[in-house]
Amino acid sequence: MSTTAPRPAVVTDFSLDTGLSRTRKPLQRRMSAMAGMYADQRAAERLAEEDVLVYEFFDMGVPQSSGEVAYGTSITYPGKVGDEYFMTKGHFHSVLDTAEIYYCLRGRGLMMMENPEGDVQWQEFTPGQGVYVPGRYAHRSINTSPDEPLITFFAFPGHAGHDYGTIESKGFRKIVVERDGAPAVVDNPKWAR
Ligand SMILES: O=P(O)(O)OC[C@H]1OC(O)[C@H](O)[C@@H](O)[C@@H]1O
Ligand SMILES: [Fe+2]
Repeated sequence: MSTTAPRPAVVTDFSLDTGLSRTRKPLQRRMSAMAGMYADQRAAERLAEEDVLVYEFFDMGVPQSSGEVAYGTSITYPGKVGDEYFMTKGHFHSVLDTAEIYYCLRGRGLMMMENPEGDVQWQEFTPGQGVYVPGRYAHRSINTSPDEPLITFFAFPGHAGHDYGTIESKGFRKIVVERDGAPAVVDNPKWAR
């Protein structure tokens, strides 16, 4: 992929208000594609019937090689499944030891992280705040605002890849739910060892 031929710089636009682009189309994930990931299965199935949009994000088509940087915005919409906040599926990177940086542009939420050894961490997202997800940590964005989208800008090594298998079958160890009107991190009742 390495070449000495001139390469054009790429210019993109992402709205600070919506996270969307005027020139590119995002990928969308609806409840029907992830209903099984929420603790309250029946509430998830009801929302899946309406096929509610949970989040969108950009794949800018950057070559999947180690010298490249994959990037884009990710927009997680406000909402709850039962008392569990809307979230992304979450994933490990296929090349496990690759990191990712997220910078919060709008909204409020959490980045949930855990490594295969079971270390769990979470960090708050608030506009202007960046979260560096270390290599080996699965990561999931969670929107804890009642009414605003959570918009982040992310960047990770082009060759990192996505590994959903472990998260789809086991889930994260912790989930984020509303308790007495505020977000609380609790054990995932569905987490399987
Ligand atoms: O891949 P998901 O867990 O569904 O999340 C959706 C997307 O969110 C991000 O912001 C990541 O950087 C993307 O690489 C990811 O694909
Ligand atoms: Fe990632």
